[in-house]
Amino acid sequence: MLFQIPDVLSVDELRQIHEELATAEFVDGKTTAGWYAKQVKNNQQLKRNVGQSLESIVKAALSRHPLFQVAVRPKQIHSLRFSRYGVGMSYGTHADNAMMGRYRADVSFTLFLSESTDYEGGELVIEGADDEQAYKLKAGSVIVYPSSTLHRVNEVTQGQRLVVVGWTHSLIRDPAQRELLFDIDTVRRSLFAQHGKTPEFDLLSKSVSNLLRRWAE
Ligand SMILES: O=C(O)CCC(=O)C(=O)O
Ligand SMILES: [Fe+2]
Repeated sequence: MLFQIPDVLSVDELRQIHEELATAEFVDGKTTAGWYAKQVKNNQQLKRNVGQSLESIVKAALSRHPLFQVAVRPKQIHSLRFSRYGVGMSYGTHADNAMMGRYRADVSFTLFLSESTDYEGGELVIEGADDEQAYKLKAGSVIVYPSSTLHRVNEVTQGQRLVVVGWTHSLIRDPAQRELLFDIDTVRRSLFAQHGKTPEFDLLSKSVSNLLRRWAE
């Protein structure tokens, strides 16, 4: 499942992140790339352990969002990287590593920190079997996509692209099961909003709980 959440960060949170990143030390992004991704990764990343408080802001913002909760079912949001692309930088086609330390990467996200008008190029391109889609979101908005896709970041030709990328280990490993749960839960919530706690709502709630009991790991 691929989806966007506009304005997942508040204006204040975005400002705080920009303030801290303005003076922070960035290092070559190749240090955290897998052996083949190193060949195509040309960007900079915030030095490890520097951005703990910024990471907390991002994790909390995603965690509190109902769509992220229901669509992703996060067990752990992990491996956040504040990444910077100056002119000439890009990240060529790759799939994300399946494991990052002890966590699985099921679902990837890119949270855009720069305004899209602040740079040229720098689109996140998600490649399908016979087509591809380019994304360049406004600052504070996030795109969430399966970690299993091939994707790339086009070269920045002007300005600077700041993003935070990260991964989620989902309680539900299988994307098809995750989607079934999402659909049923969405209908359940909509029924509740329209008619309150009806017997139909109770049955759907029971199904969501029982499917989670079968599938969650
Ligand atoms: O910067 C982005 O939008 C994506 C970066 C990426 O694909 C990665 O870090 O694995
Ligand atoms: Fe990636």
